[in-house]
Amino acid sequence: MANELTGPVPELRVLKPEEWDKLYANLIRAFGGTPEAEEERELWRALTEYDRFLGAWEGGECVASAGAFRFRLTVPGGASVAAAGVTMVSVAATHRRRGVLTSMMRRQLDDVRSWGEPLAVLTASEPAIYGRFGYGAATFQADAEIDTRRAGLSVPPGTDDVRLRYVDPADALDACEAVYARLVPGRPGMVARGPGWERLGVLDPESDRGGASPLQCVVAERDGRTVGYARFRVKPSWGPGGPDGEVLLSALEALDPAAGAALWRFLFDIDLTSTLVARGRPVDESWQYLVSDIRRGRPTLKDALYVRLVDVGAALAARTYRAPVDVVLEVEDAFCPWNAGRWRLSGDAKGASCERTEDAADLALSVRELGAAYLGGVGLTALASAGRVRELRDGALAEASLAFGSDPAPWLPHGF
Ligand SMILES: CC(=O)SCCNC(=O)CCNC(=O)[C@H](O)C(C)(C)COP(=O)(O)OP(=O)(O)OC[C@H]1O[C@@H](n2cnc3c(N)ncnc32)[C@H](O)[C@@H]1OP(=O)(O)O
Repeated sequence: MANELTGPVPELRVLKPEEWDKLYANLIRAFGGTPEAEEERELWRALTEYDRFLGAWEGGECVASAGAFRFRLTVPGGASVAAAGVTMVSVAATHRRRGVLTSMMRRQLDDVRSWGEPLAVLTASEPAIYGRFGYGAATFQADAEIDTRRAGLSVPPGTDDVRLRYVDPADALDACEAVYARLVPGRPGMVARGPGWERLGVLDPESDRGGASPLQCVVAERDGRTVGYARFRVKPSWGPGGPDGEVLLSALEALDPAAGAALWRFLFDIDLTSTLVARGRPVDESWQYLVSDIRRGRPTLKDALYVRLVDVGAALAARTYRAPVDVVLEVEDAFCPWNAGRWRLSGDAKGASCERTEDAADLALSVRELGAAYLGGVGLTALASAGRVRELRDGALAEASLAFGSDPAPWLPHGF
């Protein structure tokens, strides 16, 4: 029978450092079995927070895993909220569809609650997995393959005052990280990078290059200060019509419009290339408004960060609201029943409270929809149009949907 533990029940317990290799081997095999480069593997080992990682064991072998990094996530209004960054989820193919993931999600969400973290977040290998546990797709990302010879880029005043300089990606890490850190509070969905995480951006194993160059880095400077950076690879190609190389963008951050435009112009103009491939970018990123022909960018959208409200009251009170809102939410949460019931959310751009109430409900929705709407990137009105939010008082939906929205759009800069 599906989703029922049959045979021996694997023992689920907190990971010990000496067990990491076995857990990681199970994870890699669950993802197909191609080993990761040594430097990547060692980074993930270093980032593992053992007290927050679970392994399921049977006969001395690891058959399943789930971890939870200690993250701080930016929410609308700029607060940095404690969030469990769910990661390294795997169940051995020999043990799949027997409820092992369900038992790990049960334990993990109970743990996250006991740690007092109002949110759990993850990126999903497959979108169909996590909705049943209350996760909703809250941020989307744009992929683009920009025909840089035909997109028609024009830049704002001040762009020519920005100086660009090639640097070694590792040497410039601190300066780039300082730029990133300044941007984190300004965009919901960004994660403050704790010690060690900066190395993720400069991992450069040969096996990941796919015929492209080693990672290159250009910093943007004004008056001697670093105001932006881009990391990328170049993949040369020569066709019958001449050079036709690709620029593969890996990261780009800028503190102001001119710095951003200078970096985009640089990436568009690299000789012997005709395509800029940019994946996992913000859906409202400036390049779309710098070009005259956005269709030449062939943008596509993809789900990115999934959000689970572990403590509905604390999570909704931790963010601010774009317009005044005072609504009673009837929340359904079968997997974490402590959230179920009615909550009065009152807030505006300065702050909010969210308390239990016996008052009549204005909107009814499940915790999954609340997670999707939480960072302001998915409208409650849009969810209602799919029947996933029900309006019980006239006007409540428009009021709440406006209030929940975020500008800029939420964005998760990198996976974990
Ligand atoms: C945050 C991250 O790390 S994402 C990475 C997730 N890991 C992977 O994708 C690696 C490969 N896959 C796996 O390791 C496993 O198949 C997992 C973790 C996805 C699922 O583990 P299982 O132990 O098989 O899940 P479990 O038996 O608890 O299933 C619970 C329910 O989810 C459903 N389900 C599980 N996986 C999937 C899936 N990939 N797609 C759709 N439904 C799924 C099951 O059918 C079951 O439904 P039911 O309750 O209606 O019967």
